[in-house]
Amino acid sequence: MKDFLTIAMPKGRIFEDAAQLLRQAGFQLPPEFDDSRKLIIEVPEEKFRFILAKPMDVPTYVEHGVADLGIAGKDVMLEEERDVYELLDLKISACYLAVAGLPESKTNDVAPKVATKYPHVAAAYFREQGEQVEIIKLNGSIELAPLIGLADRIVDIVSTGRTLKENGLVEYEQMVKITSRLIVNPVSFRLKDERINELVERLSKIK
Ligand SMILES: Nc1ncnc2c1ncn2[C@@H]1O[C@H](COP(=O)(O)OP(=O)(O)OP(=O)(O)O)[C@@H](O)[C@H]1O
Ligand SMILES: O=P(O)(O)OC[C@H]1O[C@H](OP(=O)(O)OP(=O)(O)O)[C@H](O)[C@@H]1O
Repeated sequence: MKDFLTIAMPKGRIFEDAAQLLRQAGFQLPPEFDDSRKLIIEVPEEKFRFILAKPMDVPTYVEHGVADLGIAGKDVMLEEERDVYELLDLKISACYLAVAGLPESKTNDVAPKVATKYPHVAAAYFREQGEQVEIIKLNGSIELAPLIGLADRIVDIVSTGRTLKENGLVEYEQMVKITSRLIVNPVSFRLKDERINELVERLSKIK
């Protein structure tokens, strides 16, 4: 077990892209990998142990060293600011963070309200712009906030733009481009450098 690499995989959107990438790199992952409710999946043939986590929690597992490596969106990395190294831009699950709201924002408030799942990223962004805002943390359905008067603006992920459009919202500013990253625990990187470098090399050769 000691020579296994433990990799924290994000459940949800990124999972499929990440699994495809690992297969393209030549790793043999069993069919169980794609269709299981198990949260720990061992692949002894490749000496991998995968743990399936909520996307926002991946850097936490890696920082604490219970996973050697993880796959996390840049959005999550910026929000969580965990003590991990970013090894590779996997260039999967691309999207971007944007400020959005109703077409005519009517607020004259001193501190407009901004609803978001990313309170730290949003606060840092508006601080840098020299604008005072009140951040309201939500966990989903962010686009609802301006529609029902909870917030004047939102900071959220945009991919196709469909959610904004169907809810009558417009993008004010694009903030940062997002792709998924391969991250590593600093101690694991020192102790398991050979295997980790081999993985990085195989993954970076794909593109
Ligand atoms: N359209 C998109 N909306 C949200 N995240 C996206 C999108 N496209 C790519 N991503 C990436 O996927 C990650 C989120 O995945 P997912 O939506 O499965 O998790 P989640 O937001 O935690 O969802 P939930 O809380 O509903 O489980 C983000 O961190 C981001 O990097
Ligand atoms: O530009 P689009 O392609 O429409 O994608 C963006 C939408 O997808 C995400 O929401 P998600 O589906 O994860 O639902 P949530 O509201 O529960 O976060 C994100 O928060 C946006 O609402």
